[in-house]
Amino acid sequence: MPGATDIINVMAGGGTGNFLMIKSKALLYSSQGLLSGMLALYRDRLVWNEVSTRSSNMLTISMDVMFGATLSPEGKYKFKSFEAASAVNLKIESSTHFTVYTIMARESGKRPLCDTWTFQVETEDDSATWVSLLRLAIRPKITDDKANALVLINPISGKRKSLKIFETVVKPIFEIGCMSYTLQITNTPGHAAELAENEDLSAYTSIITVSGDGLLHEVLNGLLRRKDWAKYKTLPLGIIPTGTGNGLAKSADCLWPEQASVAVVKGESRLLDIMSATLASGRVEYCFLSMTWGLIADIDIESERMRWAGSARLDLYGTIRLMNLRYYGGRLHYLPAMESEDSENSNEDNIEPRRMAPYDVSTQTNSATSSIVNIIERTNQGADVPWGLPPPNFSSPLIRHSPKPLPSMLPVHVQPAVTLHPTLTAGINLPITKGSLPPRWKTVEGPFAQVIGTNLPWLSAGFLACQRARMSDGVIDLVYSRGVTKWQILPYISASAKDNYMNKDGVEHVKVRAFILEPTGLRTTSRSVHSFESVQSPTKPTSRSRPLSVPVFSSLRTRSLGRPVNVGENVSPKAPVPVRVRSQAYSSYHQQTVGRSSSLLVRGLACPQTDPLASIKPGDAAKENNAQRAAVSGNAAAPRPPVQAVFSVRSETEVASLSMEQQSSASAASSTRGSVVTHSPIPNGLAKNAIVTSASPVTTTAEANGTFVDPGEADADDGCRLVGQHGIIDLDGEVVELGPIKVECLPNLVSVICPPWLNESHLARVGSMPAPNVVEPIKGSLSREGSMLSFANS
Ligand SMILES: Nc1ncnc2c1ncn2[C@@H]1O[C@H](COP(=O)(O)OP(=O)(O)OP(=O)(O)O)[C@@H](O)[C@H]1O
Repeated sequence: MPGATDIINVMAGGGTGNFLMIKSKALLYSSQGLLSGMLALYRDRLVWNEVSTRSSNMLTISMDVMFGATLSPEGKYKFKSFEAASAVNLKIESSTHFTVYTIMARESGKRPLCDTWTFQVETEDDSATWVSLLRLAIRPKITDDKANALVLINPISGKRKSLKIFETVVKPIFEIGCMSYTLQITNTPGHAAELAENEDLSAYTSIITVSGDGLLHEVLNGLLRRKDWAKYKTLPLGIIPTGTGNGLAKSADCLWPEQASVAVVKGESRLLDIMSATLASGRVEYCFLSMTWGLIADIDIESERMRWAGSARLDLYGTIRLMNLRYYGGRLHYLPAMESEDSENSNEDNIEPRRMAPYDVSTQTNSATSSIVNIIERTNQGADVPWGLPPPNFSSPLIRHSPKPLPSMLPVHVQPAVTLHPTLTAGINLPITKGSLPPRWKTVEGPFAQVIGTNLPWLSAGFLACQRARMSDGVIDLVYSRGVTKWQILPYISASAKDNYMNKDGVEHVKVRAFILEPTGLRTTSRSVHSFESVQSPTKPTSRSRPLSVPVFSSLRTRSLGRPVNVGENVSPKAPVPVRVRSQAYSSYHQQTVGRSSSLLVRGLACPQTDPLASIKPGDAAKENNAQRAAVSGNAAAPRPPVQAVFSVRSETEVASLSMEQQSSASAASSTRGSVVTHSPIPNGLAKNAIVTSASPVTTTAEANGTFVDPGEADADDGCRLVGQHGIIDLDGEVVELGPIKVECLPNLVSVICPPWLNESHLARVGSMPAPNVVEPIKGSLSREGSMLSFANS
C-alpha cells in the first residue's frame, strides 16, 4: 500500500496529552538490524510496537526526554554523551529514515545520556511528515522560525572551557533542536552587561549565557538598565553552566550543559525571584543568587586568584578560611516573612513558604511561566501592579543618578532603569537607632561569622546554603552565624545546609522579606568582638581586632556579580555601612525537568534501586562478582534513582549461581537452565533468555565480552555454554565467537527483547524483514529490581 502513513487527528483533539498525531508502519533500527512494527506519535510520547509472531517488543519514549528529530543524519552528531548511540554504526542514507534524539538524566554525578533512535518509514514524504510533527510535539511552545537566541560566551568562566563546551555539546544540541542563534564572545568584564543594555534585542527570543552565574548577573543588570527594559520584560534568559560555582544551574537541576542546552531548545521556563541590593552609595544592584557577607564572601572573593583550580578553589580556600574564621562586627535587621515569629523556625520541609500580602504572587495573571525570564511590567497604578506590589517609584533619585560616584568597575550611569518596590526599607533612616524600625522588624547583633541572604538553595554546585530556599517564593532565606566556633560551623559548610543544621549550633535561618546589614567595619579572629554600640562610641581596637583597610567591606559580595561589591569603600571603619536587600518575585528562569526514567516505559523491564557495580572500576573482577551477586539477590544498600546496570558473567559457574538465585525468587518463575536473565511476565513464552554483557559500569560504552544463550533453542543440557572471557557461544555444537563487543547501558532503552537474532531461523520468525548482520556484536543492557534481572538489547 503506497504511503502507508496513517495520519490521524493531527493537531486536533486538544485537552488530554494522549491524542494521536500520526501513526504508521515503521522499522526500528537496532544493532540487531531492522525490527518491524507500528509507530505512533502521541502528544506526550512516541510508541513503537513490534509486529511479529515471535516477539512483541515495545518502545515508548516520553516527550520529556526528546529534544530533536532529523532526517537520517546518523553519525553526524557525535559528542561526549552520545558515545553510546554512536556505537551503533548504521549506514543510513535514504531519506525514508528519520532519527529521534533523547536525553536521560542519570544518578547524580553522571553525565546525562543522549541517544538516537532511528526509524524507517515507507516514503520520503512520510519521513518528512514524521520529522515535522515530532518537532512540533517536542517544542510545542516554539516554532522553528521563531527561536533565535543571543548566545553570550564567557571564555574565562570556570576552567576556561566554555568555548569547547559550546562547540562539542551546545552547538550540536541547538542544531538538532532547530535553535538559531547569534554568537557573541565576551571580551572583558562588563561586556555582557553593555550588550544587554545597548544592543538591539528586538531580533532575539532569548538571551543565553554559556558561563557561570556572574555573566548572567551582568546580563540581568544590563537589561534592567535599558530605557526600554519593559519591552523586554518577557525576554527569556538562560544559562548553560560552565562556571565555577554554577549555583543557579544547580538549583534549577540543569547542571550538565547537555541538560541546560536541551532546556533551552525546548523553551521550558521557571519563575525566579530577584533580590535588589541598595548599597551605601545609593547604587542598586539586582541579583538572582545571593548576597553574602563574611565567610562565604571571603572565600569567593579571596580565592579569585586560584581560578586555575576551577570549582575546587572554593573548597581549597574554604578550608583555609574556615580554619582561620573571622568575625565581623555589625547588626542585622530583618523583616520576617511570616506573621508569626515561631513559624520562622518551624519545620517547612518541602513546603513552599506561604506568600504574604502584599507580596502574594499567587494571584498574578502574568504568563511568566511560559518563558524563561519574565520581567513583570509595572505601572504607577497601584491596582495594576502585579501581585499587589506597592507602586514603583520611577521618580526616585536612585533611578536618575548615583549620589556619589563609586570607584567600581561600573560607570556611574549604570543605574538600573527600574527600582523594584523600594518601600520596604526606603523609609528607614540609617544608622538605625532604637525604636526607629517599623513594626515587625527584628534586630540581631554580631559578631557575625557569616551572613547569607539567598534566593536559591545552592550557592554553588557544591554548597547547599539553604535547603528551604525556593527560587520563586517571593522571600529571602537569611542564614547567619554569630559568635560560633569554626567547629560549630564546620558541619554546615562541609556537609552543606541540610535542614538539621539550621537553627541550632549557631546556624540561624529565617525567611525574610527584606534585611538591612549594618557592618561596623571591624573584623577580628576573636569571637569577643566589639558590639555595634562599641562602634557608636568607638574604643581603640585590641591587637586581635583591627579596622579593615580600604576597601572597608571587601567581604560583602552580591554573589553572582562576578566581582566584589565594595560597599562603603573609602568610608571610615567607624561609620556603619548599610546594605538593604530585598526580594521580589518578578522574573523567571528556564528550567527543564529532564529525563525521568519513568518516562520511558519498558514492558517487563525492571528498574533497579541500587547499583552495586556503579562504584567498581572495570576489571576488578572480584568486586564485580560480589556486586553482581549482591544485586541479583536483591541485597542492595541505599536506594537511589533507577538505573540500568551492566553485568559481566564469565563462567558457567557464575551463570549457574546467578540462575540459582534467580530461581529462588518468586518473580522468576520461568527461570531456566543456564539462564542469567529471566522474566516471568513475558507473554509469549520467550522469557527464557540469557545474556552476558560487559564488565564495565554503566557510564560509558565499553569494550567487553559477551555471549548469548537462547534457552528456547539451547540450554545447559544441549550445548548452551558460556566459555571463557571472550564471549564464545556454543549452540548445539555450533560455535560463534563474538569477540570483544561494545556494550552500552541505555537507561532509556526500551525493549525487553528476547533475542531472536542469532541466526537466520530465529530471524525468519520475526517476519519478512531483511536479515540483519547476525555476527554484529550484541549490544544490550541488563537491569534488575531486587532479584529480578532483565536484559534489553539496543
Ligand atoms: N573575556 C573576559 N575576560 C575576563 N573576564 C571576563 C570576560 N568575560 C566576562 N568576564 C567576567 O568574568 C566574570 C566571571 O564569569 P562567570 O561568572 O561566567 O564565571 P565564574 O566566576 O567562573 O563562575 P561562577 O560565577 O558560577 O562562580 C564575570 O563577572 C564577567 O564580568
